[in-house]
Amino acid sequence: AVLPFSPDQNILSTESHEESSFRDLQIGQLNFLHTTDTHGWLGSHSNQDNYNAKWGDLVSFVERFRENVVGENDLLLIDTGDKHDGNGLSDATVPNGLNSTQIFNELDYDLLTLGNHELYVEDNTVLEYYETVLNEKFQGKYVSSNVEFVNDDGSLVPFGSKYRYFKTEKYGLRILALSFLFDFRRFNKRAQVTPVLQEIEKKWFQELTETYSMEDIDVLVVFGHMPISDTENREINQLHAKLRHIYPNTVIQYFGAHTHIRDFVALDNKAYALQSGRFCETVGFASIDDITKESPLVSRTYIDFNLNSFLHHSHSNSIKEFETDRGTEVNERIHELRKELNLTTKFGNVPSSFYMYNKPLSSPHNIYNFLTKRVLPTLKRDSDNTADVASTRIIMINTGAIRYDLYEGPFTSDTEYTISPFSNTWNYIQLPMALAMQVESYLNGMEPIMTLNLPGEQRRQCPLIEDKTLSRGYTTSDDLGCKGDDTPHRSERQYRIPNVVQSIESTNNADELVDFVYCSFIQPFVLEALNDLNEDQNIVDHTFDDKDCKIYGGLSIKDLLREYIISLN
Ligand SMILES: Nc1ccn([C@@H]2O[C@H](COP(=O)(O)O)[C@@H](O)[C@H]2O)c(=O)n1
Ligand SMILES: [Zn+2]
Ligand SMILES: [Zn+2]
Repeated sequence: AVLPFSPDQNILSTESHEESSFRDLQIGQLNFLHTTDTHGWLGSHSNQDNYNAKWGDLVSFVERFRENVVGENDLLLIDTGDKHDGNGLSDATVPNGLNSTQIFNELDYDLLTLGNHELYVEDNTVLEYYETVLNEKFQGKYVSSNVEFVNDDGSLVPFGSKYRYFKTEKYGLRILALSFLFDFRRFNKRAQVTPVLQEIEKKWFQELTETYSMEDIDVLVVFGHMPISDTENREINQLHAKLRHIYPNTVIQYFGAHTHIRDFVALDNKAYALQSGRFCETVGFASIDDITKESPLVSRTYIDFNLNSFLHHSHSNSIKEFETDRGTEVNERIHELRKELNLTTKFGNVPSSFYMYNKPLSSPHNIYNFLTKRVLPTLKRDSDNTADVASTRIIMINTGAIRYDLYEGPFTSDTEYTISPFSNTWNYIQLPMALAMQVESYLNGMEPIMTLNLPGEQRRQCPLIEDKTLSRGYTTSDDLGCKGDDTPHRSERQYRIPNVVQSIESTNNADELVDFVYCSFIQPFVLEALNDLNEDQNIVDHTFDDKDCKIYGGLSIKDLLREYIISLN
């Protein structure tokens, strides 16, 4: 056994850092910095000081960290995808990601891959393939073991390398890297995703594991757009069981993504997994020491994405000492791009803050409450589409369509993209009231598929930190305990949100028919709900399919929000 796992004891850190404002990183032989689910947030969070660093600052951080801290040890820089949908820097261009991709690619990743957001829309997939997969600097380093790109002529090619086998620079550690996307089904026609368990049954994988046996590998790195805590589908656990069977005694380090949480999981006593949050709020750090010995040691730290943290962990004494030419140049490009895309154009003022998780759904300061009560009812259907209007209307959205809190203060073009970046349309079906009224509770009884996890999801109970001298922020609990965040914070109060929320407007309660309007992303789930409910209750003699769904028209969520805010001022 590599290390007898017991929370907060096997990390290399002593726990004596509480008095300093930072918990220090524990450098090992092999160190990792991990980003994930950046979703275009390359220009910092203007509303939150905790996350005030820009992508150029991360470029500087990596350079300084390598020079001043890593020294004779090894460092690998890893990203696990989802680079679009969430911020104006990526989403205000056509195609989405046109300029932000080049800025993102300034970081010299050793291993990178794609997320589901690189696969929803054809343009994004094509851009990702040509700009990043085929980018000379990432040759061999862009890995995707279970996704293929569909060429113009219809032929399939791997979306990057199937694997990477290499030796680290300093210790010459032999690394085999694989990368898997979770079982994502909504990919566009320029891509093909094979579920991980099917992929590893293929010949190439059998041959690979014969070529690189346990004796040829010091560390197996499995990084991908896949949650590391997955109680519903257990994909990572199934993958791990297979890999452990092939490599019974190899150190395995996983890097996960997609659920937007800070997380560290001990899969067994020689296999660990790190997941590093979302939206450039976190740089994940992990280290492994004494790798070739019988008992390697592991550590993890979630670094807040801000300048104080970056300076501290890179042992820089001042901004002047910290900033590198390349980092400064990247920040200038971000500044220019923000101007070019008019992201600071102000449309109005948000009167008070509205939160996704920090206020309960019943609170007027909850963003879903605000949207369903105030904003969604302003939706107008296209004017050439007014026949057969029922006098009751339900408008339903998936809570995952909303990506970020709405803060009091200026409402800019960028704010729109941070709240709801998607260009989903509004569709509708006319339904009997008895059926329409049941869809919400049906969908909310399903697993959390159309929502986003709480960013600070508490899997293991850690004490709530209520010290008022600390700033609000992440107080993460993971398999190594409660001290993974680099900065001790005061806990945020968090409330669960359902899969979907809806507004109901009625002009005539006796009406038997309802215009059931919903955003197009949830159409398959709505159809499933209707057919399942109807099968049980036989309300109508009909099986619902896409042909029943009509275009309702009207402004997107982000445009409705903008119009609403303008109307307040
Ligand atoms: N057109 C879309 C695409 C996605 N969503 C929401 O995003 C969720 C996935 O986001 P991740 O960052 O976790 O990959 C998805 O479950 C939807 O809730 C959307 O609303 N519209
Ligand atoms: Zn994501
Ligand atoms: Zn994702």
